[in-house]
Formats: sequence, C-alpha cells, structure tokens
Amino acid sequence: MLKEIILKHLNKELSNQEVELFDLYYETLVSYNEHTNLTRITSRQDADIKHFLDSLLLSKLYPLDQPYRLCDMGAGAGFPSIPLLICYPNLRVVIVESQIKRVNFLLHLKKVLNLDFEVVHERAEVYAQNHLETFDIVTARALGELRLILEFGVPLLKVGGYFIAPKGSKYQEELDQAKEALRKLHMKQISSMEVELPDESGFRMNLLFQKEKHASGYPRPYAVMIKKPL
Ligand SMILES: C[S@@+](CC[C@H](N)C(=O)[O-])C[C@H]1O[C@@H](n2cnc3c(N)ncnc32)[C@H](O)[C@@H]1O
Repeated sequence: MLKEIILKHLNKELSNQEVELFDLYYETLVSYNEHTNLTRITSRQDADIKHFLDSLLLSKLYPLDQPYRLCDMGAGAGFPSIPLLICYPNLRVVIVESQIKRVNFLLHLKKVLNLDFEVVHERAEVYAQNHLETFDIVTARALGELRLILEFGVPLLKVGGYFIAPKGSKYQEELDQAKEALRKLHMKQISSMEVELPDESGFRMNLLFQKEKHASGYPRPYAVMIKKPL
C-alpha cells in the first residue's frame, strides 16, 4: 500500500486527504489510459512505486516546503510534479508538455483532483526562450539525456535555483557527457541520492545542481542542440 511504501522510504506519513488524492490520481490515469495511451505502468503496485514513490523521492534532495516556482518539462501524465504537488501544495507548478493528448489529460486531472497548477502546451526549449530566469526549481523525468535537458531547463532557472534530474543506471555516462554543458551553463553539482526502488523496480540516481550565474544565448534552437550538443 502507498501509505506504507511512503512511510518506509520517505519517513513521511501521508494524510488521509493525500491518500485520497493518490487513489483518485491512479483511477483517473488508468481509466483515461484505456482510450488514450499515457503510460505502460497500470497495476496499482507498479504505479505506487514507479510513479508515486519515484516522484516523491525527489523531495529528499531539497526541502520543498516553500512557495517555490517549479517547472516540470515533459511531465507526460504528470510525473514527477503532480505527486510532489499533492504532498507540497505550496509549490507553484508549471508543466510544459509538447503532446496535446497529454496536455488534455493533465487539464482533466487538474479538474478531477482540484489542484492548482498551470499546463502549457509547448516544447520546453521554446518555452524557455521566453521565460528566462523565472523558476526556483526545474525538473524533468525521462525527457532526454542530461546535457540536453540541462540546455532546455537551466535558462529557466533564476540564479541560485536548482535543477533536479532523476536518472537511471547510465547516470555516470550522462554526467561525463554533460561536463561541458554544466560548465557553460554555470551549474554546480550539489548532491546526489542513490535509490533501489522496492520490488526490484529499478535503480535511481537523483541528481541536484545549482545555478551560479546566468549564461545568455541558451537554449539554442533544437536543431543546433542536436547537431552540436554542449
Ligand atoms: C518518456 S515521457 C516521460 C513523461 C514523464 N516525465 C514521466 O516520467 O512519466 C516524455 C514526455 O516528454 C514530452 N516531450 C518530449 N519532448 C518534449 C519537449 N521538447 N518539450 C516538452 N515536452 C516534451 C513527451 O510528449 C512525453 O510526454
């Protein structure tokens, strides 16, 4: 059960209201998924671990108890930002998602859960060009390799803001490849947290970076980023 999983791995007691919201989130996701493909993870046990717990683990990297502006790039069906918002309703969440079917699901979910967040139908790198230095925290799960998502997301951060990157077993390779991106975007690695998800559900390396200075000229157009990665 989610309550036990969260208590065990996050030492956090979910309130009845939070449990009800997660139940409703799960039901809404699974029933919408019957006509619109959003996720392959549909059993309750898998959703609890691979979606809800995995998202909430990010709260261990940095305290989220302030009204931070948080941007979740490519959130798909709402991960990791919606579980974080359920437990930290003080957050001011903006989701930037490029696929309309996922945007429509998120707007439906917003009504069903009666949560306050913004959904923008746009590519993250385009949104970033028009919203430089506006967020305290930027995150993205399964959106792309680290150096690419850093170029998408770091320009959105205020100086002093944090970039949170949940990564898998290839994290070291991605970190090595991202050296130049981290240098050019003035990002310093602050911490990392390694987690084995329960029930052999996979390995996680959650990475936390802080922005030291704003670098102008980023993000570059997508075609340039792909042709000449930082
Ligand atoms: C693999 S899914 C991951 C979804 C979610 N973050 C998760 O972990 O379950 C990647 C998502 O990013 C979206 N996406 C891909 N490229 C994007 C971009 N440039 N800007 C915004 N969203 C993007 C896709 O539509 C998709 O919903």
